[in-house]
Amino acid sequence: MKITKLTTYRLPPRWMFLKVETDEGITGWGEPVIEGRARSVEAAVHELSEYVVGKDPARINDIWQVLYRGGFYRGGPILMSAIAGIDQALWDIKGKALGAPVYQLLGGLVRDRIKAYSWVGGDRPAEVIDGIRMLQQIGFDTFKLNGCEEMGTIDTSRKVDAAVAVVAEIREAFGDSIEFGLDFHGRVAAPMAKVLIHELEPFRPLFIEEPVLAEQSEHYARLAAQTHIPLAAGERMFSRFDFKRVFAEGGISILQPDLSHAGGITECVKIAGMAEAYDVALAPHCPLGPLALASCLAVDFVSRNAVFQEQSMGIHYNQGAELFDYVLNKDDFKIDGGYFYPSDKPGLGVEVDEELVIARSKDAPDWRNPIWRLHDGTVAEW
Ligand SMILES: O=C(O)[C@H](O)[C@@H](O)[C@@H](O)[C@H](O)CO
Ligand SMILES: [Mg+2]
Repeated sequence: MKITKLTTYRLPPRWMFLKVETDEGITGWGEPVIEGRARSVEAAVHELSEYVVGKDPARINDIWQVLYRGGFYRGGPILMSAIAGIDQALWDIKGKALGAPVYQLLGGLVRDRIKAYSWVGGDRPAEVIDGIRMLQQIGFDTFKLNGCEEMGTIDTSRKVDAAVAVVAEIREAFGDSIEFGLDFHGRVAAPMAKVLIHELEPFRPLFIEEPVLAEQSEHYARLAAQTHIPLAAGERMFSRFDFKRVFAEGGISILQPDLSHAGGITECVKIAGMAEAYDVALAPHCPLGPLALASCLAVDFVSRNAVFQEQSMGIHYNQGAELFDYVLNKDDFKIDGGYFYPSDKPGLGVEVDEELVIARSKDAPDWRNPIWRLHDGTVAEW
């Protein structure tokens, strides 16, 4: 079999799908994207396609190594997201060619189901209580919300108290009948992370995510030393070589590689194994679409240290399209009692509504995250 063509479709709300065709009529799909930089990743996919068209799609490992090492420069969000989407599509092709789901090709199920969690509250946590109540109706008991609004390097007690008040209200309303992670979203600098984490400790959030920016990873161990709350990070690290420093320095209890940013299934399975060796949990990051989610689930179902799975249903970013809008076999992704169950469909198990993808790709927005500024006009981390 030979790869014949790569076609990209930028789509609402802020996603990109990649279709990889072969000379035997088997097609694979992937989801290469960096939110807000879709056109950059699209250009990278087409630049890398020179190394992919004409090749045997079965040789996923060799194609991955060529794409990673072949251009001298490597790593980073754009190239690793382009590689991720190509990799996902190659695993999809392999599964379809062999008539097996990707998790079977990776050694089979290590678990019967994986817990899902859902976002509540939007960019600035609001209506969190109502959001949780609504999602509880459909079986969710695990959630994530932004832990604070914009935060200065040194900020006020009022800002800290406002962040803590949201969390106190959740615990007041739900006790320990639910769990929730707090995503600091990289908004908090190390000095304020110490203060915020200390004030949040009594409310026992399930985890605190991106307590500081990935480029400040040396603070993870220091922050972990002051708290019992598990720290989580990984969405802005893009390969084993980024993560190995985090393992060496310590401090992260939950690793969150993004299957559409960190080199795809081939790379993230290896990252998952590294995490297990350090007794670190795996919780793949996934605020994206169905192919990204299916890739996460493939890794979850073969990784014993996977603990819960992010998914974007109802997330505040999904304006203009929802998680399964482009999926024909929606029922294969049902969330039952707050869990995902493995599908026995071959490959990634996503039957893409290609007609809708082609139609909606014509009005794909160039999504951008907002630029926030602090009270003194300096750029804030969003
Ligand atoms: O945890 C999450 O889902 C992420 O922090 C998410 O909010 C960001 O990755 C966002 O997609 C960037 O545009
Ligand atoms: Mg996050």
